Amino acid sequence: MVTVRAPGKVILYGEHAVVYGEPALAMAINKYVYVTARARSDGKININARDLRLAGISVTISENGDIIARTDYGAVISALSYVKRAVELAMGYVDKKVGIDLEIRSEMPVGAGLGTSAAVAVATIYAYIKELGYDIDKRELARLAWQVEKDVQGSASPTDTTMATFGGIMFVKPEGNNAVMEPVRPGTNVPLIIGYVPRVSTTKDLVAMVRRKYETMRDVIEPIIRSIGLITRKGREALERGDLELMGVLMNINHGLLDALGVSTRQLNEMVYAARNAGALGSKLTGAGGGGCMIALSDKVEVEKAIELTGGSVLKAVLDINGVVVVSND
Ligand SMILES: Nc1ncnc2c1ncn2[C@@H]1O[C@H](COP(=O)(O)OP(=O)(O)O)[C@@H](O)[C@H]1O
Ligand SMILES: C[C@@](O)(CCOP(=O)(O)O)CC(=O)O
Ligand SMILES: [Mg+2]
Repeated sequence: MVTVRAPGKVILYGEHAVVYGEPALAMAINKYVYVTARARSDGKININARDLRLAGISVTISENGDIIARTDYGAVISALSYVKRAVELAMGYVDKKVGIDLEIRSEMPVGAGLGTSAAVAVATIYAYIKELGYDIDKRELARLAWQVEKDVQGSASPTDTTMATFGGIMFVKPEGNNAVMEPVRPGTNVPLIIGYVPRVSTTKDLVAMVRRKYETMRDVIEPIIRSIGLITRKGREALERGDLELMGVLMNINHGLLDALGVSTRQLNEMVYAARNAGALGSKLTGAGGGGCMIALSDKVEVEKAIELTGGSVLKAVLDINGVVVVSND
């Protein structure tokens, strides 16, 4: 039995634009998805995804090897699609279809912009491969997990899967089917407060919504996306110099552009403005938006209180430097 964990992340700059080839700057956080894998002799895949609160799921492998997740009503559960695709790709990697019990647990709110889908993909693939006694290079693991996100989301950047695999602070830029992944050495500690409100839409839907705007109004949307890319590059320089003030200003502009793309919400904007008014150097939504999480560049308790006063919850997290790791193997 193997248990692995993979971290979530916050995107400091560049979400959505990174789906269009611009870079993103992201930081892995010390909040984890844990996956425990135990090989089975009967070839069945049994998934216990506690955080999804779905009872009575039966998962079987069909004759052509597809994994089918069904409820008592017979419907395929889309919520399990990341796990399902991750298991398929892990089976492809080891070139064997061995049944498995998987138990998945998240320390983060699911579907809130902290990258649980990527952490689930990375941790599931890694746990499966390790349980069967194989190993995998981290670059290959990140590539397979990115494939999971692309297959489930329709289009996806390599940002979240890179962070869940490697940890740290990274500058990530998709180039076709490859990802440029550059570790960034910060010139200072980055004080972050995370605010959270529940989100209804999925990343898949939000990415598709931006895609529709891009396709119908390319001349309007394209400059916003390029501008976010520029902000990300400047944000990286500011971080390397330790210039927190400039980082904050750039976060604020980045948030305005994300709002312009239509991915912010009233509740997110309230948290973002409350944080700034309480003294944060900058604040923005993080992840796909539509609710979910925001970040404030601050370590002030006043900022935490201000976020809570708008109705948001505060999540405390610091940098994770390890990425995916095996927690126990016996
Ligand atoms: N603990 C979990 N168990 C199973 N699937 C999960 C778990 N956490 C996340 N997922 C999958 O990831 C999806 C959320 O991903 P997404 O909408 O990209 O948001 P985020 O990645 O920001 O959390 C869930 O709907 C589910 O399919
Ligand atoms: C919107 C996007 O840039 C980030 C999505 O992050 P999350 O799934 O909301 O944690 C999509 C992507 O990079 O694939
Ligand atoms: Mg996701």
